[in-house]
Amino acid sequence: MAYIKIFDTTLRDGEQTPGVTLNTAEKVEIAKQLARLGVDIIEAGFPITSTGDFEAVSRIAKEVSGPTICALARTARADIERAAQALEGAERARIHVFTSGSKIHLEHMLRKTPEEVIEASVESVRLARQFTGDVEFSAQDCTRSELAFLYALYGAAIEAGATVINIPDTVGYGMPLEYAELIRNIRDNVPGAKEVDISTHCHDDLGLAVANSLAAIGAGATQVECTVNGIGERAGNTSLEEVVMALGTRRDVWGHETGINTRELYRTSRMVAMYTGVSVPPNKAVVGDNAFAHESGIHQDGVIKALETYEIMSAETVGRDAGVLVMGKHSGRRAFRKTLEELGYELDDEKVNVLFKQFKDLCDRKQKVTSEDIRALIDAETARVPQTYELMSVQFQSGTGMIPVATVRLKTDTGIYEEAATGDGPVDAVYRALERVAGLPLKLESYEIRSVGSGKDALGEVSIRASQGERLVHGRGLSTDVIEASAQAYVDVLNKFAAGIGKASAQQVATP
Ligand SMILES: CC(=O)SCCNC(=O)CCNC(=O)[C@H](O)C(C)(C)COP(=O)(O)OP(=O)(O)OC[C@H]1O[C@@H](n2cnc3c(N)ncnc32)[C@H](O)[C@@H]1OP(=O)(O)O
Ligand SMILES: CC(C)C(=O)C(=O)O
Ligand SMILES: [Mg+2]
Repeated sequence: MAYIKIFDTTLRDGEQTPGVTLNTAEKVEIAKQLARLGVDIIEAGFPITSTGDFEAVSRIAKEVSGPTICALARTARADIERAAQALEGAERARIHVFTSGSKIHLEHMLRKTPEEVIEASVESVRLARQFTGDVEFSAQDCTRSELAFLYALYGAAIEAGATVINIPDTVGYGMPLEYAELIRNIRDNVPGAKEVDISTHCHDDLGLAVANSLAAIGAGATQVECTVNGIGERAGNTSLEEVVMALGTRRDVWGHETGINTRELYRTSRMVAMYTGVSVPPNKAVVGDNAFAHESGIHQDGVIKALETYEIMSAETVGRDAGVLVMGKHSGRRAFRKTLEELGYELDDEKVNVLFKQFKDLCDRKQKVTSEDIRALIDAETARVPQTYELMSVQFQSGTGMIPVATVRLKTDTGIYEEAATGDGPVDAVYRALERVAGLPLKLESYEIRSVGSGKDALGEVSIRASQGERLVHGRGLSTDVIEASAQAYVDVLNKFAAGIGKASAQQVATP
């Protein structure tokens, strides 16, 4: 079993995410949270880049204790001296010197010969060692570099004093088996490589950053470079939470441990998302909203019976709530019943079945069904009277410059009846048509509509009071379609009159 060092580069490579700039205060807060999380090394920045970056590294070096604080530098004297200056006061300081390893980079970007690159690297590592005993050396683009050159370059860097050699897959080009082979080759063929830490630094251009990092660990790497939420240049870096949870959850496969307090993972993810403004996709492993949520009935039934049926790691271990049930069109009765219980309702099987059917119908019409919607369904159902009249359909036509016309269809014990009517507006037309079909003249005393929840697919709740002679009745309808909700409220009134429900209206009582 080996101890795998977690090298967090959220504040350096993570901040290279297009559009992201963190201020010093935010960086210090994130660094403190990374220390609580238990990372081994914080790459706090690239001090030569700007005064702001220098200040952030400098404050983190002085204010954050626990992890080693690292600063990045090119193979250039000014970069290394600036990095060393920024790291003054750190409990433990590391300078990370980088060059490039591939022909593409050497010819087009650095415009240096391989010999010049080796010479600059050796000089730089030696210079960095004058400031700290902890020097990391990287050659960008290792996965597109010639092995012989990498052996020579890394061998020279170790000889010059590098204590960690990092093998970046800068452009996310490597495949897991290939990258593992590269790590193994470097370990076996570079003089001194077995005496230093070998580090992985992967990018996610092909979605393989975590897989490649794990493959490298399998091949002997002892440090993983990663970022919270996997943010970083282009498609991002290896995601810290994913690689840590893969190592922890499948310790049977890897057999390694890290110093990460996984209970801080979720909080760290939220903080980084908030400060960077880069939101976490809902389906993101470990920290996404849906990572521990269950929507479909079979899964919900399973997790209610035993969480491990569909959860491979416990949500609490990453600082989240376990077994969140999301009620939607794929949910089943067991989860629905559990939700009703959590909302405080104890209903018999018959009521649950009726409500479950209404809930499913609602799911077909509404993107997200909330607890408020379920409460509204229950309220409507518990107040329901025997259904003498059943609203089968309501159709209407209205628009600028035309007279609204509605057609309604009602079912009773004796058959199905349809009527049409015009009105002052669509609701008036629907009510006139219902009055005709029911043959029961009603006086509408009041009409109110309110939205249950928010959003354009929110449920509309219509509440009316209607009288007939001395009797006054209250009716209620609920639907994503407000005209349908209005019709339901009217039919509710009809059913209450049919059931003999209703009280004398205030007006009538006042009459001598
Ligand atoms: C893979 C990575 O993530 S690498 C880190 C990327 N991060 C950043 O670039 C941080 C933000 N960068 C910056 O603020 C600027 O680019 C600075 C301050 C670093 C340099 O700025 P400038 O001096 O204006 O140079 P510019 O950015 O135009 O070009 C980069 C120069 O660095 C050189 N360079 C690139 N990598 C290295 C290296 N590892 N060692 C030495 N020189 C290097 C390039 O060849 C180029 O040199 P040239 O100007 O002589 O052609
Ligand atoms: C600076 C280096 C390590 C880097 O970020 C990369 O190669 O991707
Ligand atoms: Mg990188």
